[in-house]
Amino acid sequence: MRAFPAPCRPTVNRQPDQLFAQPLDQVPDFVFNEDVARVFPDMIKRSVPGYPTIVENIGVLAGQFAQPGSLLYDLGCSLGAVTQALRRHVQADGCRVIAVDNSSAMVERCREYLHAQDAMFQELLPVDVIEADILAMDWQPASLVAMNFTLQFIAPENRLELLSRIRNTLLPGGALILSEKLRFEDEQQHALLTDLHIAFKRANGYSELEIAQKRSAIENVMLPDSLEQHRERLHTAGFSKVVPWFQCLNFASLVALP
Ligand SMILES: C[S@@+](CC[C@H](N)C(=O)[O-])C[C@H]1O[C@@H](n2cnc3c(N)ncnc32)[C@H](O)[C@@H]1O
Ligand SMILES: O=C(O)C(=O)C[C@]1(C(=O)O)C=C[C@@H](O)C=C1
Repeated sequence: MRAFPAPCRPTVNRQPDQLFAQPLDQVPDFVFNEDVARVFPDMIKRSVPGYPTIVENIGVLAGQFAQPGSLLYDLGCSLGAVTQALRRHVQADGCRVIAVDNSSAMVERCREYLHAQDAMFQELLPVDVIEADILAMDWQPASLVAMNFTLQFIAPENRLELLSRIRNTLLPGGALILSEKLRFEDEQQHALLTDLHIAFKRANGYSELEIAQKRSAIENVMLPDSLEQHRERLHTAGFSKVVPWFQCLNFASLVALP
């Protein structure tokens, strides 16, 4: 792997996630603030089984759907991991990535990571990193929309309208790639995959305290749906075909075609 030339090293350091390591009197609701942004690469890799595979392959899949001269959206881009994968894999001429997040801490660091990528490689797709609420955006026609673990943080009552807007913004032949933590309608299956996910976190060095405090932090702000709910809602939003392309434990990614 090529090293960063010294002047281009991003000022963001790869810090370990210890946000929930000490006992908290009251666990506050999870927010994507500066503390989370600082440790996010470590946190998401140790929390989401298959995350690096999903991110890289979103780039590969996008390469099949991206159309010359079109826009590609990365919604809830955080630090821009998906945007970077789009820039590694999409070859179509004249594409532009619009990366959107409503956390100023994420957006600021995302810009730094993308500048570092710009400094390492030539002829990367241009990117606009926009600080905005994806529920209140003006949409332009796009050939690819990626939402990697973002819909689960949108209030359930707003999810259908957001997906309908995405459907209407997609060009014929385009696609939505949607990754989410899943809930399971079968109680036993839900309990098993939840336990296995906890084992995954333990194996990645999280203590029982960290696992329990993170669970209370996210339980009111991250509300996963089942695969059946996703399918039904995507069809209601006007998607004609919904194809799961990846699942590891209780985390999955789907391709939805307009
Ligand atoms: C789990 S992270 C996404 C991870 C990222 N896509 C990746 O692959 O690394 C969810 C992101 O969605 C953003 N987000 C949540 N609600 C949002 C909204 N209404 N508008 C824009 N961004 C939102 C959060 O700030 C956070 O950065
Ligand atoms: O489900 C969990 O326990 C998680 O930590 C998952 C999850 C996610 O899916 O986005 C939650 C918050 C952080 O963004 C990183 C990972």
